[in-house]
Amino acid sequence: MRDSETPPGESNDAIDRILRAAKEPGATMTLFSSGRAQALQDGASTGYDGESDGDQLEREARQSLRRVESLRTELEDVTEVEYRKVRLERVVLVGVYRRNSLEEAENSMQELAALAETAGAVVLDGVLQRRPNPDPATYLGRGKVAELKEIVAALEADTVVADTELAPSQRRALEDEIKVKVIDRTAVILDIFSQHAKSREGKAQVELAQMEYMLPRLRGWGESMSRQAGGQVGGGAGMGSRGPGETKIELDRRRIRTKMAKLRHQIADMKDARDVKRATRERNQVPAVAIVGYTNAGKSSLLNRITHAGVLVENVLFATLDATVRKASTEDGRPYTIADTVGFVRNLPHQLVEAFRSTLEELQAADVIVHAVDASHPDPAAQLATVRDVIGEVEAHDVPEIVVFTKADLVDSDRRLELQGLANDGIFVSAHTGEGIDLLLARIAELLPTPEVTIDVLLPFERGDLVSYLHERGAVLELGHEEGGTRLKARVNPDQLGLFEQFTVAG
Ligand SMILES: Nc1nc2c(ncn2[C@@H]2O[C@H](COP(=O)(O)OP(=O)(O)OP(=O)(O)O)[C@@H](O)[C@H]2O)c(=O)[nH]1
Ligand SMILES: [Mg+2]
Repeated sequence: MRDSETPPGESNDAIDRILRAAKEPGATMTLFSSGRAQALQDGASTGYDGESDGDQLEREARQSLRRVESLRTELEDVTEVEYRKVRLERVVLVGVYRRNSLEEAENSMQELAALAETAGAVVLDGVLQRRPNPDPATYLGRGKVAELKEIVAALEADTVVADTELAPSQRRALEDEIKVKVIDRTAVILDIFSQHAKSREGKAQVELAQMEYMLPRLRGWGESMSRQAGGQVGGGAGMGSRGPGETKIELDRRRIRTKMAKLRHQIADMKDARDVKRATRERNQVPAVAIVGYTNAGKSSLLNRITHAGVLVENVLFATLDATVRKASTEDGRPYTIADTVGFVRNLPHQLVEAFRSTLEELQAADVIVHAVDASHPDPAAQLATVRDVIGEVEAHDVPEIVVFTKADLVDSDRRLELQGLANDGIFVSAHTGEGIDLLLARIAELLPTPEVTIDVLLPFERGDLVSYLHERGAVLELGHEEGGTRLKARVNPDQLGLFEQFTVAG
């Protein structure tokens, strides 16, 4: 039995870890966490028969796994990784692509590499197999699984990350063959989110998403954990060196469901509080701008440039998970709010779309969406499409959108022409050089609702409150001090007129 070969380690009960993470402030669930990989076992016993691949693929495509170039993590990254206090797994990435979609698959792998690094892993290599469809049993074809096993052994990798969401059975079958931990894209994204979530609501949402992801995989986790921990699962007497029994799994399931129900309650309460806040904002008629875009597109940098907000900017994915709202105002003095939002990514795990729906619901209430697209990204069209999908999903497609191509300082004029093809009224901006920022602000001002009525009032000095009201919610055009008080010309919404009627200067 494999159990006897595995060195005993700390208890690896994933369920306990997650449930514990909920209580320990700052603690995060680590899907990556369980120590070094077990010893690799003899390669001869995998039963690989070179002809059993079965699919009608072209010969060369069948013969080799494709390497994705330039995926290796440089050693300098180690300090960054240590600083972030995360795991140092050595990972190999794997993906499957169809005919004519190699480029897309490679971009997706590059992104997976960035995700894995953000989560704290060191990427050793990436391999792609061409197949019409992933193998339902093992994701890669059986023959390729054996090759992957050799690559993993040669590189001394301890984790394989698949660029997909693996079915629980696929993950288990792969682990059985390759003998190292196998995780998928969804798990990596969930892990990053759990590391980066700061607010109570954000944390609760991520935790809920993690549990939802775990629930159907419980048996699989239990089994591989029992193997890795040398049968210490559960830590309880009587469980011995066997895997967790049905009872243990049932118990775990129940504990997770209970915890999930509790989290849903908490989240609902927090959402109520947020709705109240938003309703107040709406009542005050302060228009709202939301910056959305792909992760790492430069949203926070843009917000900082516009409002000096001091939001964390980092060259990692999902640096921002909690919306930051700041005040700004148009040239002609109309105030508005501007919010940074969580970034998007292709194949955002559905558990997270659901979890973050409430956060993204803010978009519906926005008056203008500033859609940031990284001009220097290899595939801006896919970014644009992914983000628009999500905008559609939260039913915010009616909100006027301004496309901005960010990081304009990094691109040449050819590239600009290309990008213009994607959105011909897109604005090129650079948070670094300041290019295009004024243009963007002018466009925002154009799209924001303008208070419609101009008033000319003389407000007695004791009505300082009305003066501030106009500054905050109207657009002050002229202001002067006269004997009887403060003379103001301002634009307001028609329904604010009543407040000022008695002070109107006959004209
Ligand atoms: N050259 C250049 N780099 C930029 C510019 N704007 C942002 N960046 C860089 O792009 C990276 C990501 O910037 P952020 O502002 O954190 O991006 P974000 O969209 O908020 O990212 P997440 O919150 O992780 O989704 C950082 O390394 C920035 O320094 C720019 O105008 N020019
Ligand atoms: Mg950000």
